[in-house]
Amino acid sequence: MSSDWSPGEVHETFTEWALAQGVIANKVRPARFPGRGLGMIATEKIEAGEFVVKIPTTLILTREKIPSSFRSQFREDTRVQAIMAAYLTCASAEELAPYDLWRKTWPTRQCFEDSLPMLWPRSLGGLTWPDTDPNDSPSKMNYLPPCISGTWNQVKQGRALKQYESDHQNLVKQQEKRIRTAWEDVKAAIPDIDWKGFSYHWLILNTRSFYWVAPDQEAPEDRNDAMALLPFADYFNHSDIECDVKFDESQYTLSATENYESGDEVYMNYGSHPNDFLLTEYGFFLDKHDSDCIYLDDIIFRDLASPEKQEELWLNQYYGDYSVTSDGVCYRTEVAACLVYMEEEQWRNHVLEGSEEGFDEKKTNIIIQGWLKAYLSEAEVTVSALHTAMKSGAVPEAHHGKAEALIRRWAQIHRVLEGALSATSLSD
Ligand SMILES: C[S@@+](CC[C@H](N)C(=O)[O-])C[C@H]1O[C@@H](n2cnc3c(N)ncnc32)[C@H](O)[C@@H]1O
Repeated sequence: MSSDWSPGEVHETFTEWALAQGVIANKVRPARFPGRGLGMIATEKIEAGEFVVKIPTTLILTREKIPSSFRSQFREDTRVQAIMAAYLTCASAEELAPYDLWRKTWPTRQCFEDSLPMLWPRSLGGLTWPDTDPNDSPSKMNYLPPCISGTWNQVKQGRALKQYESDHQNLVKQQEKRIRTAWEDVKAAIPDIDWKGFSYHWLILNTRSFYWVAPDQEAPEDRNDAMALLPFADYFNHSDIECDVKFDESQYTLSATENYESGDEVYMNYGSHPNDFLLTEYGFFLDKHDSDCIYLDDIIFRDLASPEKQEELWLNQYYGDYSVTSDGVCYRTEVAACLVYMEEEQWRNHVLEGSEEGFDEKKTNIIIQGWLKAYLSEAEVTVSALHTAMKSGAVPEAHHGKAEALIRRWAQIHRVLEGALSATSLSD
């Protein structure tokens, strides 16, 4: 391994310890990758299907490993992530000693402050936390992509009259709700718990945990409660590839789904997520992401504001989640565009029975293009404001890296919209 890739002494010592404890690393070792922190490097050729890491169950950190005297302090509905984060924050040095070498390999809180929008300065769209500097005031502009912030600069946001769940919109508010609820729950049990320590461990769990259900238990209703930390396996970075992870009562097995040459980075898949989600939850986004998408809900509900139209969408299960990729808009978006100009009955017949009465492809495409152009103009205005804020010092030098990341993300959004616009042709 060239010295550039060397993970450093802390990681080498931990790796030795992990292997001595029964972790099996098949042709992979931790290594440093520019821009991605630590990751796993192939030390030999690996074929798709070969296992790369096995972790004995005895080594993984689950809720069940936490002493019941600690767990019993919390209300019954307290989330697993909150209890585990509280334990890692409050347990004694003696209790945490078995995890010491492992914990030293984790990123610092500063890494999270640099990469996760929720911890960014308020001027860049960060939220207000117990330790936020009171002099840090929010900017008039919203620089975060709308799927992350749920707000817009140029677009007058439409109002959804129904409540619906969307996994990939309003991301920072959903994340805020999860961590604030966790914080309230742990404070109810441990009033003097430290925010910085707790939020750090909550984020460690958020960015490094794996799906896990104990052999004698049923899968919980919410899959977020089926979480465990896996030493060594948490070195894998994410890529948009197939995923092959399995567990049983004795071990957790991670296998390669691609062929790798010696020196390649070996990846796992954290789930099929658009880039705005990866940025919000994990603090990075992919340069190349074939299934990246953005959403038009806020723009579409502006044009479908009436209760009657929204009721039609709701009853026919076309309410919200209007996605756009660089290949074009989804079918739900096309259907929503038809409802802008079609009478409700005609629309219903069109959607349910394929009737062409009242349907006009050209009109549909003009409406969709209008929505895409509104988003494009949002991207242009925001990027220009970001450049101005960097030049004027409104975004201080120390945060230019974050602003530049946002400019790169907005450029991707721009490309998605341009692609979708050319896919939505206006033939005569
Ligand atoms: C499970 S950890 C992976 C190990 C981590 N890179 C480290 O240095 O400890 C997940 C974190 O790794 C980083 N990461 C994962 N995949 C990445 C990628 N494709 N590009 C950049 N960073 C990535 C993000 O900071 C993410 O929150």
